[in-house]
Amino acid sequence: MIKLVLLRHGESLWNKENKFTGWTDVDLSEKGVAEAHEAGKALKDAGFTFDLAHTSVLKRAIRTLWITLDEMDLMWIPVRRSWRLNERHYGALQGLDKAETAEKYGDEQVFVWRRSYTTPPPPLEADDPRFPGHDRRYAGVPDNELPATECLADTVKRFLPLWEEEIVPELKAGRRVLIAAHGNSLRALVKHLDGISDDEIPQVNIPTGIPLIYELDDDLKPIRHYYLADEARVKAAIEGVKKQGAAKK
Ligand SMILES: O=C(O)[C@@H](CO)OP(=O)(O)O
Repeated sequence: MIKLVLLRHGESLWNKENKFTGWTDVDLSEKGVAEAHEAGKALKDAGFTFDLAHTSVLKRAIRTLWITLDEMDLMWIPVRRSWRLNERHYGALQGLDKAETAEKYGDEQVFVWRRSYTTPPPPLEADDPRFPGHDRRYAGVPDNELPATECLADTVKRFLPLWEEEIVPELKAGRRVLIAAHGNSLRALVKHLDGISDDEIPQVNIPTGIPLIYELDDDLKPIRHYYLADEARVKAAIEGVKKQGAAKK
């Protein structure tokens, strides 16, 4: 049986402040650092080990991976960073408060922007300094692939080449893989793995800092998946993510 471990980064400073983040490169909060330590310890205690890891080019995921690998005494394993695992680009919403945005545009509209599969948030203007084309780390990305906003379908599309060309062959060769990424880039992966429909994916939320274990057959079809934490904690954390997009009553 093949095991694949997915880990959303620990709480970031903008998760804490309830701001749309996307490709903004914010660091972990103190709680996020603690969550990453806890994730590493839980994986170690449960007997997991890894041959290699994948992450994004954003420091909240990279630092989560560092801390997790440090806890597991695995800082030496190969790590591949790719923009294809970045958070979904949140367009012009990046930096706005989620609850205030819901007060202004309504909970329903914010739900569409956060979770609809095919409707992207409003795009960044081409001359916006936050456009990824102005950032050296994206110099190798073809211009027509640099997003000014993304819906989840766009994130799936840009994630899949990394999955098909690198991660699938690694898993099939028996390598034990850890992927440290983001709420929505992991939703893209989970949608693909579990064959979740476009209508159902809006209901899926992934909490910060809790390892999500997938057991796969030889064709990489999921046998089962579970979070490495007690059920009550997972449930509360998922509810917390859902509520972030609601206006304060
Ligand atoms: O702001 C973001 O980039 C993401 C993840 O933190 O938020 P949401 O869960 O609202 O899609």
